[in-house]
Amino acid sequence: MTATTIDGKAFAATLRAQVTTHVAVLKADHDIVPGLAVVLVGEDPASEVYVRNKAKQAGECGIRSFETRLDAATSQAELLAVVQRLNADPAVHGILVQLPLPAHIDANAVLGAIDPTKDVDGFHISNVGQLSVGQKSMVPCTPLGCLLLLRQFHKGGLAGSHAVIVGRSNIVGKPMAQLLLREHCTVTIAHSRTRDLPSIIGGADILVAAIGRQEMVRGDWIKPGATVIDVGINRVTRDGRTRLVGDVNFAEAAEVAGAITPVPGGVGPMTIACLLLNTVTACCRAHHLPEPAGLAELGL
Ligand SMILES: Nc1nc(=O)c2c([nH]1)NC[C@@H]1CN(c3ccc(C(=O)N[C@@H](CCC(=O)O)C(=O)O)cc3)C=[N+]21
Repeated sequence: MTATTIDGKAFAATLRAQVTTHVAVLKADHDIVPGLAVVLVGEDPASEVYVRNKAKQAGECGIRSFETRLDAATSQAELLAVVQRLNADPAVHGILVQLPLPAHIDANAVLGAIDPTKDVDGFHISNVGQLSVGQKSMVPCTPLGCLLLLRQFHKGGLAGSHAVIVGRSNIVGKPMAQLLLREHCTVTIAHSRTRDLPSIIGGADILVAAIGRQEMVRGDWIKPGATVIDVGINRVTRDGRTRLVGDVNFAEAAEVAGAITPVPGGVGPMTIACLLLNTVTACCRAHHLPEPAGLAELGL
């Protein structure tokens, strides 16, 4: 058996095209331009790449982007002041503070200071709570992207499927579990202390791997025909060249799975497309205008 490769890059481009259309209507009918503010503290080379990609793709969709770069020694009070300025700025509809933050800053205090209606990462405690009880909220971009891929590419429907999520982070694992529960999956969350991970994974119709360890999931752990979503982005050096690999051994898994996302070109581009979708959604909600398809379709 050879799996279908899920083309996240192409699906993300389709999503961005829908966002672009919605942005054009906002401009033409209401003279409104959605704005996304990204705040970067310190100089992490990987973060630089993401921030640049976000700004570029925002621009291509007609979203205005605002960048605030602060040096690594910035105090928590200074960062909070920046967040408060962006909260008050009517041209800013979405605020993203790039994580991780330097160790001297309390990330929860910063995320908690973001206006929840502008919290396009969905990390504010009020959005986390709303998602957990099934109320309209901002949904974290990576799990949202994974769900949109699953709704499109998982054969046979999500309801009743056994989804195994490996990883329990607030950014991916936990919100992913909430979203899949809403889709009527049977959800198992596994993690680094899980006993006999291969046998748990072996029961999965849907596997979401968000572990952060390169190629840890082996092909013979996977149930034949399963849909595999690989959230991992690990930079490795092989034969003197650096490249990206996921948390799943792709070559092995592709022999067993029904469908699988590649790295790169799978979940990553969907994360950015969902960030843009969330920004336009936040803008529409702020102006009491119809939202783009996306969260609404999920009842969120
Ligand atoms: N507040 C916050 N929100 C985030 O969403 C957030 C963050 N902080 N900190 C860093 C991580 C990482 N992240 C990625 C997004 C897209 C790709 C992506 O598009 N990856 C491409 C490859 C890019 C490359 O070649 O390096 C792909 O997988 O095809 C990767 C990583 C968002 N993050």
